[in-house]
Amino acid sequence: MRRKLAAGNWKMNGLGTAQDELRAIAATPTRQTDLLICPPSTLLERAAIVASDTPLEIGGQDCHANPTGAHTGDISAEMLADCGASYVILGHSERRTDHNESNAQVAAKTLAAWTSGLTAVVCLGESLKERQSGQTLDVITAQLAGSLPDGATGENTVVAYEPIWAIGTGLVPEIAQIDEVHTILRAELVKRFGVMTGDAIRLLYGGSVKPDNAAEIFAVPNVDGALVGGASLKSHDFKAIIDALDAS
Ligand SMILES: O=C[C@H](O)COP(=O)(O)O
Repeated sequence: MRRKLAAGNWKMNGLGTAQDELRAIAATPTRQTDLLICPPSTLLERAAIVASDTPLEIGGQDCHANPTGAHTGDISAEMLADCGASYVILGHSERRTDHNESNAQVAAKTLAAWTSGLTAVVCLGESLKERQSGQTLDVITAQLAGSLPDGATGENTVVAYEPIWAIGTGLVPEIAQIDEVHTILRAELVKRFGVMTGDAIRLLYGGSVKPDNAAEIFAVPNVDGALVGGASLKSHDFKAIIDALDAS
């Protein structure tokens, strides 16, 4: 039985009220749901202090594929772990677009994350053009195959499906479209890693998840949680999403 995961990606936000919001999120009672917030790297250490002795886990938003070296501006998986992170988001579409990250680079970063004991939240999703031209399933299966190295398990890997056109737009795919993609992702994971492992890897949906659409999305059988952007910045909204997930 897979545990649920409510993951918040704060992106390049969080100055000011971060610690109060984190305290409120960390205090949310849950039955079957793990809680994760990925703040900007400058807030990681403070976030980890707030989260210590609570069920809240902290994660990074990216890492370099190498453990150390001359990589100005980058952060290694080992450094994230040293700050108290236990997860890292990899291959988010904003990284793939803003930094030209390829599937192969995401796979290399995923290996680095595993080596440092982090769970990788590997993101994939189609553009609006790809959706409209009927390429969604080809795109997401290619991203999954290329971004996940051999050795993925239910403990070291989470996969997040985030249609690019749904991120920050208020647009959400039809429930049948989410169901179709998550069913294919599950089948691909089982095919590649076997039934035990393929069934153990959690699949998140991300893209304009809000308190008012969360319950409907979480009713989809292979949706094990959400990767939430905007609505994770306000503990009131994120708690409502956590509640919907915990009740699903
Ligand atoms: O990583 C989170 C996603 O990009 C979703 O962002 P959003 O909830 O603001 O649409």
